Amino acid sequence: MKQVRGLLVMAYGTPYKEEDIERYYTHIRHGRKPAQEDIDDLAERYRAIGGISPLAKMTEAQANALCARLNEVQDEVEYKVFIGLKHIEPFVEDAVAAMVNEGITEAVSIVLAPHFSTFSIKSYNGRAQEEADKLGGTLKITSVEAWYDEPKFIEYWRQAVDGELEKMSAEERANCCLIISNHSLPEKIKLAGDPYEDQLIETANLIKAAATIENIAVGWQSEGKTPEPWLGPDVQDLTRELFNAHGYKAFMYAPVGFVTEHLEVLYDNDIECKVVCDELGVGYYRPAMPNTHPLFIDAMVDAIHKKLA
Ligand SMILES: CC1=C(CCC(=O)O)c2cc3nc(cc4[nH]c(cc5[nH]c(cc1n2)c(C)c5CCC(=O)O)c(CCC(=O)O)c4C)C(CCC(=O)O)=C3C
Ligand SMILES: [Fe+2]
Repeated sequence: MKQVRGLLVMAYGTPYKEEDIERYYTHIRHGRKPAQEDIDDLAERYRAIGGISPLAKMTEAQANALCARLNEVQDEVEYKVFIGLKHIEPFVEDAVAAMVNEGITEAVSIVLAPHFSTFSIKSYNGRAQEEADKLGGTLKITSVEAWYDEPKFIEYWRQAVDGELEKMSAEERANCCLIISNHSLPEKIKLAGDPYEDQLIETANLIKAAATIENIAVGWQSEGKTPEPWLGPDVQDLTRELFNAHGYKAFMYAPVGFVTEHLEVLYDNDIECKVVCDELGVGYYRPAMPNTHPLFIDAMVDAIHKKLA
């Protein structure tokens, strides 16, 4: 019988129903209950995208697709998938405990976020490792770190951007700008040498080298509500600045730090950025997110194989 290797797929997590919003938001805030006003505001944003986020179902679909593909392309081990979430059950720790309980002794972990930051990939992998140690150290986890530069990931976005260009009028196509973005983080991450910002810029450069679109800008979105400075420019401000400077007729948004159509994309891009484009009288375009696209799943397979090689 083939040895079982755990596949720990980690993601942010989302409320499963409206009543989960408060505890989920409280967890994001490290246990500090948010002001009622902020809870209501978040609930309103989920309502605006149709009630709840597609993220939970898509995380499961991505994890299952990745596991199926890993079992298809190799014959040495049998991968078994476990989902571990950052801010709602099943938590990262629950997934690690489930693997240990099943007697699994080796696992590989990957985060459904392509760019490394102490706030994201490092914290997911750290939590998994810590739980494995706490449970006796019988489970060895090999963790994929950043995978933003995987060729198939870049190829996914090249195709997605090219496909979106075809939807534009000739005038828009000749005067459009692609805004490549990621979730903003507090600027202080840079003091500790975090590669997060550079990795987004590199992603943009890789897409630029592959794509036919010429005007490409890098921005940040979805920043938190704290007084400290966050990485900028914000994509909405950037849209206005670029319009004022160049008179573009259309903007295309590629939030490449995300991999699913979830709240940050459906609200922060498709509602908030679109409002700005409508106000400026220019076209708004946003390619489909990777979801379970074969190129995207294969990019993660490649990242896992490189890590284990
Ligand atoms: C780096 C990063 C990623 C990308 C990497 C990764 O995926 O790990 C990410 C993704 C996501 N963030 C998400 C949701 C939220 N993030 C919040 C707040 C925050 N995120 C932060 C960071 C990140 N977040 C930070 C530093 C805060 C401020 C915390 C504070 O207040 O100190 C809040 C609170 C309200 C608000 O600020 O909007 C919500 C609701 C969803 C789920 C969407 C859905 O449900 O569809 C997803 C995929
Ligand atoms: Fe977030």
